[in-house]
Amino acid sequence: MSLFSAVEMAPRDPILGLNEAFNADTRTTKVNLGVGVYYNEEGRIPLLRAVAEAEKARIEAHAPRGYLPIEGIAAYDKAVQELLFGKGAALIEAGRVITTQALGGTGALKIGADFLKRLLPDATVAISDPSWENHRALFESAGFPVQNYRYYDPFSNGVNRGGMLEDLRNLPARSIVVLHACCHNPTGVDLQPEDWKAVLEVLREREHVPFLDIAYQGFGDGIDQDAEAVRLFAESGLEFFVSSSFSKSFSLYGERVGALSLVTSSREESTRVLSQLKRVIRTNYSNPPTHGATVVASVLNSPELRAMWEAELGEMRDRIRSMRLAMVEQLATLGAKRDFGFVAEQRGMFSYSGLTVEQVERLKNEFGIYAVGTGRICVAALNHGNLDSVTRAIHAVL
Ligand SMILES: Cc1ncc(COP(=O)(O)O)c(C=O)c1O
Repeated sequence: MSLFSAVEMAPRDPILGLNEAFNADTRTTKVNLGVGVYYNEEGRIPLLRAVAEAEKARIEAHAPRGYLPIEGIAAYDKAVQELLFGKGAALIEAGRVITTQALGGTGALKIGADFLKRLLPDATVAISDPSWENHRALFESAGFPVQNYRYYDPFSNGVNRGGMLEDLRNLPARSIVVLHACCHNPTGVDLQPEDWKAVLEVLREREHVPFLDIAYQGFGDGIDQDAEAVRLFAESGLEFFVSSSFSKSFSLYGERVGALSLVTSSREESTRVLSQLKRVIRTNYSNPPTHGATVVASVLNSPELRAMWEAELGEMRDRIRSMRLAMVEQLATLGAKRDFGFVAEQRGMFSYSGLTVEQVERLKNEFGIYAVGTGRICVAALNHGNLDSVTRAIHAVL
């Protein structure tokens, strides 16, 4: 018997599988609204000017791509902390934050999950219902049981605040609670500051461990505004985890640039925690790659490049917002009933359309429009060239 004869076919990744089907589709009118990627008005993944400038400078300086410390580049870590917590934040000054470069936001979640498994081997992990598909898979593969807490309310197209708080209260004490800090994926529906305060109270009461995931900072209302939840947590005095990503905000998907930040109780605790995190990293991939993080650090630490990046990020945010508004308006003009999930208030790259699996299937088969089976639509893939055909197709299947 061959070693692999009993290996079963793994289920297709819902999003990567969709991409394969999209690529194989020969219709010229096809549109991919499935993948979570920002496309510009020309339908291309942009190369940000700030990134191009930083890469050029790096090549001209013949900067080596040699060996670096396991946890990454100090200038990068500092820049990440300032984006998350604000420049000069008290907990940065107090040495309560440690940041390690990670392989994208996914890598940050994975290092965090592996470290948590050593700290709290018997804990339960709770994720929002619904959530980014990989949250469940990541924490399960780190060995945790994963539950959902109520989050999205399809009737109000908002957050089920009461249900969420009740579910968080009912989790076993010291559970790990994964929270989308902004631009919730897939719904585009976020908590308001007063909701975050109520959530914080429950987390404190139940001694849960918050794990904030922020993969779209800057795509909601702005860089600082989108970090509001992270900063509320920072003020609360709690210990918590943050995974962050530059894949979208720097359009650097392939470079895998992200970070894991941990807030501890003291500088002394931070030193011990960092030493353990380095072990987790060392036994996974030894050291992180250097190019993408160096580029990000150069941009964030140069006033000119930073201003350029902020302007470009603002343009991406505004473009998505205007496409979402245009879609909402066009659907209303077509006479679509307002009992589905596109609303102007959604933030970030996604809308939770409320389309059923059958409707999503029809969109694909009849119109060559690809969306995730759950109804998640990537609004950032819309442009003036495809908006009309997409809204007409959605209206047709509704
Ligand atoms: C909520 C959320 N967290 C994390 C990630 C992972 O980001 P990265 O592509 O940097 O691994 C994503 C990407 O889709 C996401 O949507």
